[in-house]
Amino acid sequence: MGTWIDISQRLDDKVAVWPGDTPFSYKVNWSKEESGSVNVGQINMSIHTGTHIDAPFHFDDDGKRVIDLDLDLYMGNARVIHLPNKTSIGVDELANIDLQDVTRLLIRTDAWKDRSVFPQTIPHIQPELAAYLSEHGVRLIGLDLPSVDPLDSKELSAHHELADHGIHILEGLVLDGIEPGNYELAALPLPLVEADGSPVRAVLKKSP
Ligand SMILES: N[C@@H](CC(=O)c1ccccc1NC=O)C(=O)O
Repeated sequence: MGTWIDISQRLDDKVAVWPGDTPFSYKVNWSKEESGSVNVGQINMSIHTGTHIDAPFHFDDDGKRVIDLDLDLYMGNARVIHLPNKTSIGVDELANIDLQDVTRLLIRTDAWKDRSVFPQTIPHIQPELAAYLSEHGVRLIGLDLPSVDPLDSKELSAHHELADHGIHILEGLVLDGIEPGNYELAALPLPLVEADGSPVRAVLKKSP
């Protein structure tokens, strides 16, 4: 039996946050001393901190919220591919990769080196890749980066094109040292009814 590999960022006050967004905090809000029985914690964080999924409502006021998302997207077979040293990722970068039977595609770029600092630039997904991926049956794209678009993008063309082609987004993975190949993935969002995304605990297990 293979073991599950944690591909999630740790959540503590060292985790990098989108510039200007809510810092991560955890505190014991009601201590054992006060309550007489238990420590009761409270977290305060942006949904877009650490390893998380984006719901379409993040970039589309009429888009689906987390509770509306199909859980099958976030559990099942996944392919990890390694594309280091790219400025962007499009059809050309994937030309040599066989995507047959790939529903969940995780791209290891290695571009976010120090995860305690928010990156200055990242390789972005070319919006044209969305149609290509959907033709091959991909329904989920995951990256070791905080966004699929350039960090200064306001149009978020890749987010929109992916959503328009039924492809969902998983961001902020930790894929350091993960060999390309076939895995089982679990990265379930919380049952947040109104939210634009959710933190996830993402794990991989090598497929036989
Ligand atoms: N769209 C980006 C996130 C994003 O744009 C963002 C996330 C948190 C706080 C601010 C953000 N964007 C613009 O100010 C993404 O989820 O890939």
